[in-house]
Amino acid sequence: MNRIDQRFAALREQGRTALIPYITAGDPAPSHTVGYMHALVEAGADIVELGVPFSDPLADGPVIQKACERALKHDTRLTHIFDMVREFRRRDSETPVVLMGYLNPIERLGYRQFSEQAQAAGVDGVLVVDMPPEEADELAPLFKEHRLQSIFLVAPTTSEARAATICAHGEGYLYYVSLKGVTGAATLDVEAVDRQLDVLRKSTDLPLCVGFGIRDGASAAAVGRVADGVIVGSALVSRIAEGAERPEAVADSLKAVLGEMRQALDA
Ligand SMILES: O=P(O)(O)OC[C@@H](O)[C@@H](O)c1c[nH]c2ccccc12
Repeated sequence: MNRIDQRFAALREQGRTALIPYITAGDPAPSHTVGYMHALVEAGADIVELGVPFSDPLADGPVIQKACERALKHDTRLTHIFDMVREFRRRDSETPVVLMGYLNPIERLGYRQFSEQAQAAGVDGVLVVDMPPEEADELAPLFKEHRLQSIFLVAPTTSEARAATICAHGEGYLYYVSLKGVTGAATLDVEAVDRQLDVLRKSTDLPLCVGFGIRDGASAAAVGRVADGVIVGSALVSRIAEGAERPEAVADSLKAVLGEMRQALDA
């Protein structure tokens, strides 16, 4: 079994909700990323989503846009990101790592190269924001061949028929976007999310994880009551932004934010 399925099987057995933090690789500089990943795991992360910085991140709000800018200033590319995952794996062979990003950098590296290097580095899953399953004919078989799970997004605007198609192609977990808009938004309607998840459960047994707008223990716990996992990005990335002058202090700040969510979820 791969690391992602293994992790969800263990969580299900324990009756716990997955906590999935997102950070952008190379933010504020490449040398900090692996330390932040370990800090997130220490604070209770079940899976780490590592963002591949991109110059035109259309689904992202200002917080993650700026994170991409900081990372790209240091020329953080996929080859460096694979080095980071490889370094992370020296101390952590269990926590699943999902690369998350846009198609363009993968295209530039080449689909096969990307798949080979991601597998060799110890990546477990890939979420390509701008590649729905209907357009994954070329990439999906390469991901399969290299044991990379394809994780897909479902949004509130996704029709029931399309959601069923996405569920049929998805692996690992399904990422349900809690709201219409970009990452880092402030409004979260848990009842609406609950209703949508009920619909999705009719077409899939995949764990349903929810992201967008989760910022603290209270919002994590509220979503955690209806979902199999919660995903948090901007609330962490804004801590990295605040600490850009003193990146050494950021790890503790990340631990505090994520630790509060872990406690709230497990309470
Ligand atoms: O930032 P938020 O609101 O906590 O949402 C998680 C999100 O940042 C992360 O999963 C993510 C980062 N970039 C994305 C692009 C599309 C979908 C999701 C993402």
